[in-house]
Order: sequence, then structure tokens, then C-alpha cells
Amino acid sequence: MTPASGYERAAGTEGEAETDFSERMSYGDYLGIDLILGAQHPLSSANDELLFIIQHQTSELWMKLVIHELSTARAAIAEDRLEEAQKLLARVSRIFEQLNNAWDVLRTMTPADYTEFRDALGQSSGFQSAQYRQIEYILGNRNRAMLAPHAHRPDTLAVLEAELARPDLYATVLAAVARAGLAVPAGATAPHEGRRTADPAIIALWQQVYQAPRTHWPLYELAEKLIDLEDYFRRWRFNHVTTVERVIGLKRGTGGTGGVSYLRRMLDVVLFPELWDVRTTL
Ligand code: HEM
Ligand SMILES: N[C@@H](CC(=O)c1ccccc1NC=O)C(=O)O
Repeated sequence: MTPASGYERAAGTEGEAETDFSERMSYGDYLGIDLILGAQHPLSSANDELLFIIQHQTSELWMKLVIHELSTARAAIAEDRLEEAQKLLARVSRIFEQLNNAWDVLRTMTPADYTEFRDALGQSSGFQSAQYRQIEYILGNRNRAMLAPHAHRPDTLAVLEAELARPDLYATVLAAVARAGLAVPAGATAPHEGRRTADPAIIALWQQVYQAPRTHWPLYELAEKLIDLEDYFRRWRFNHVTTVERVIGLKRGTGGTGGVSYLRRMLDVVLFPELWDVRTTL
């Protein structure tokens, strides 16, 4: 029988699949598909500009999830729900793995392909990604100067400023370590700005944890989740700079930095320094 819509029911669904969504929520309604698929606006006729746009948009969606999960993980750690946090941090590492694999698609774009539309990008650059900066801030790489490109957006600025005013993920972990009875130096659990540098007293306490994992199992597992996360984040930075060198060589970036030279310097950022340094002592 032909339904009221006038269309035949989909073949093979034996008349069971729902087809009337005139009054009901459909797949597209729930997921906001019209908005998402209506958000690609290439500025040139170059074939690869759509790839470039979708690569960035999907990255931003995954970054949204990273921020969500890191925020939940940080709240869980603050309440000593360490196992929950571990699960979420493991998920964040898998998201970075997903982002890392995505470079394989973008790498199919050659310098000739990119040159066709690079000029259309003007001064815009990933350097201005607010969500990327928020992730860096949550993870403790807190350069206040990176707020400058957001000065024209008070809403974005407020989010990033609020992040700088909070203890980062690692400081939250150190507060949990202190509650577990280890001697965390005063100040290490407070909000900070700039980059972290290794504190010998913090190396010493991780040494206690790593030398007796069974005694400190939840902290030991949590620390390893952080190492995993930084490992995958480093791979993202490395894939980015390598792709950039493939595509634009040593040209300056549209965002105004030296390009590859700037991105190479970012490879030296260490998010959780004592967790790396402790390994040398074991
Ligand atoms: C052909 C592809 C790409 C090229 C040539 C490229 C180039 C660059 C360059 C030269 C910079 C330095 C800032 C500047 O002066 O512009 C930069 C920064 C950045 N790019 Fe890309 N990029 C590419 C793809 C991507 C993708 C897919 C993402 C994913 C979101 C991304 C995210 C970023 C971010 C977040 C920064 C800031 C990094 C930081 O401050 O540490 N880029 N990019
Ligand atoms: N910085 C890049 C341009 C670029 O990659 C870009 C431009 C606009 C939006 C996102 C971008 N991706 C990463 O930086 C360049 O110098 O070619």
C-alpha cells in the first residue's frame, strides 16, 4: 500500500521502517544536518578547497568533544572519582588518534593544489582557533599572548580568560595527589600562566608513585593516562608541522608567524614535565 506521503516504502524494510517525518523528529532534525552541511562556503573554484574546509570543520567538532571530555575529567578528578576520569582521558587520546589519522586525507593535497586557493584565505589561520587554544590552556600551555587574535570576540575571550583563571588539568591531578597524602609543593595546585617547568619536588613524589604502583594504583593509572594523552598530542603537532612543510615549505604562515619555524618550536612544549622526567630516575 502506498503511504500518505505518496512514496513507496523503502524496499527490503518489509513495511516496518518509519517514513512519515512531517510531524516527527528525523535523523537530520536531531543532528542538525542542514546546519552542518550548509556551512561549507569555498571562496574559490579550486577542487581541494572543500577538502580543506571539511578537514578543519571536522577537527573543530572533535576539538569540541575533547574540551567537553577534558572538562568532565577535570571535575571528576577534583572529586576523587579517578576511575571515571581515566576512562574519559583514554577517550580523549583516542580522539587525538582520530585527528592524527585524518592528516592522511589532507596529505593528498599537493602544493599545486593548495596554491590554487591559499590567497583566498587572507590572514586567517589555525593560529586563531579558539577551541585549539582552549585545549592548550586546559592542558597547561598557557601563553596569555595567544588571546590577542580573539580581542574582537568578547564571548571567546571570556571563555579563554575563564580557563586561565582555573587550575589546569595537571594542577587538578596534583591536588588529588596531595589529598592522597603525598607532599605536593604549595602553589602547584593553583592556576598558573605560561608553560610548566619541572619541579624536583614533584618529580620526587611521582617517583614514590612509580616505584610502588600497587600502593598508589589509581594515581599511577591516572599518570599513565596523562602520558598517553601527551604522547598523542605530540603526534598531532608533529603531523601538522610535517604536513605544513610538505604543502608550503618554509613560507611564512598566513597568521603572521614564521610558519614551519614556529610550529617546530611548539614541538618542544612539555605539558606534564615531571611525568616525563620521573622516567629517568626509575
Ligand atoms: C595544508 C594544511 C595546513 C597548513 C599549510 C597549515 C599551516 C599552518 C601554519 C603556517 C601555522 C602557523 C601560524 C601561521 O602563521 O599561520 C599553523 C598553525 C595552526 N594550524 Fe595549521 N595548517 C594546515 C592545516 C591545519 C589543520 C587541518 C588544522 C586543524 C584544525 C590546523 C590547525 C592549526 C592550529 C591549531 C595552529 C596553531 C598552532 C599553535 O599555535 O601551536 N592546521 N598552521
Ligand atoms: N596558515 C596556513 C593557512 C591555514 O592553514 C589555514 C587558513 C585558514 C583556516 C585554517 C587554516 N589552517 C591551519 O592553520 C598558511 O599559511 O597557508
